[in-house]
Amino acid sequence: MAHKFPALTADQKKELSEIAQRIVANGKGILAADESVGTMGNRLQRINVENTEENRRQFREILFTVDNSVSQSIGGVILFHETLYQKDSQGKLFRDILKEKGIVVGIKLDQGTAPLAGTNKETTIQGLDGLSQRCAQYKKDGVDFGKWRAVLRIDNQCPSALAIQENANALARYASICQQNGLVPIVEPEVIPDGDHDMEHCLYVTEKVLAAVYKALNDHHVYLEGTLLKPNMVTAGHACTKKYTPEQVAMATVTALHRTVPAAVPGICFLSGGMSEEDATLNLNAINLCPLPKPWKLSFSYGRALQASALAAWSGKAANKKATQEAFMKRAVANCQAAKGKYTSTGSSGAASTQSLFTANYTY
Ligand SMILES: O=P(O)(O)OC[C@@]1(O)O[C@H](CO)[C@@H](O)[C@@H]1O
Repeated sequence: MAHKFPALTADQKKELSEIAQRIVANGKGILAADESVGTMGNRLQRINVENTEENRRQFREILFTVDNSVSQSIGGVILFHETLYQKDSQGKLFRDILKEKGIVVGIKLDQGTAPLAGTNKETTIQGLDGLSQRCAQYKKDGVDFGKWRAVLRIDNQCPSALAIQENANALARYASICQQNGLVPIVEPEVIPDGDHDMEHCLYVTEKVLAAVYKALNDHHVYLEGTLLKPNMVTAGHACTKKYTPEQVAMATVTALHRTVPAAVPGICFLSGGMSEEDATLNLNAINLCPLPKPWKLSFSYGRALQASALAAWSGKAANKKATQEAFMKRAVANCQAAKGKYTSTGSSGAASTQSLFTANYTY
């Protein structure tokens, strides 16, 4: 099998691998602020704030205008389409504010789930049609990475071979299209935590899913050095009665990754999947201390686990800006320390940071 049709030039590869490495350099991770309008509505409802474009803009302005030192902890921010074109109250585009801080701008590219007929309510992800044109436009508009989230569920007959295969292939096709347009693809095959399965079963499923994803990425000639993986940690299902320590979660998670993710991948940025802010940080710290070979940067791409206490502090009031920024910065710094295996809990975390952020049957 000769390699006659190279997918990318040397310059394209260099650009992609440099972007990926910048995002996860020195313990940095990603703020996933890419909640769709509906998902943001759920978050705002919890704090009794109306889901208007202006309220979404105001909260994000507070996050993005935090002190410049945030760029020591946050290497990239994922935005939703609406946010990419929004401005702060002085009229400055959010994306310019982030770039001036040295933060890489990313965009959510998937367009939600669609049912896979003949399965136990499994799904695939939409958004491949017209994706190349969207990526080209986003690149012109200052975006350097994309995100595509596939959802796999653990249940009776789930995930099926069809769901694993179909979602792996869609992720690989998306990754290939991103790279052709100069965007680093974040590959996110999330095994969601709904269910009463134990951690050992999650380990089995996560390995199967990741193995299929890396086979598909290889089949599609995706340049691994110019990608980032965004997986679930290996945990028990939310309704499982058996509890596991961060060290046990870390051992299972790194075992799954070690068996399936090539060393060419520069960084693995976990999603928080409904864990409390503090659990997400403690687990990440334990993962970085796990005594197994770890050839990749192991960092975070948290949505809920970076924003929950900030949202609670804000509560829709401009007067709470300082407290909101402090709450956000605290989680950003804590997760950066955890990405280096240097986090020690102060025990002074507020109620919001230890509260579970899990929602059953969560739709994004
Ligand atoms: O699990 P978390 O850390 O809250 O969010 C992970 C995530 O992929 O899911 C959300 C919904 O798509 C996104 O905002 C975010 O990027």
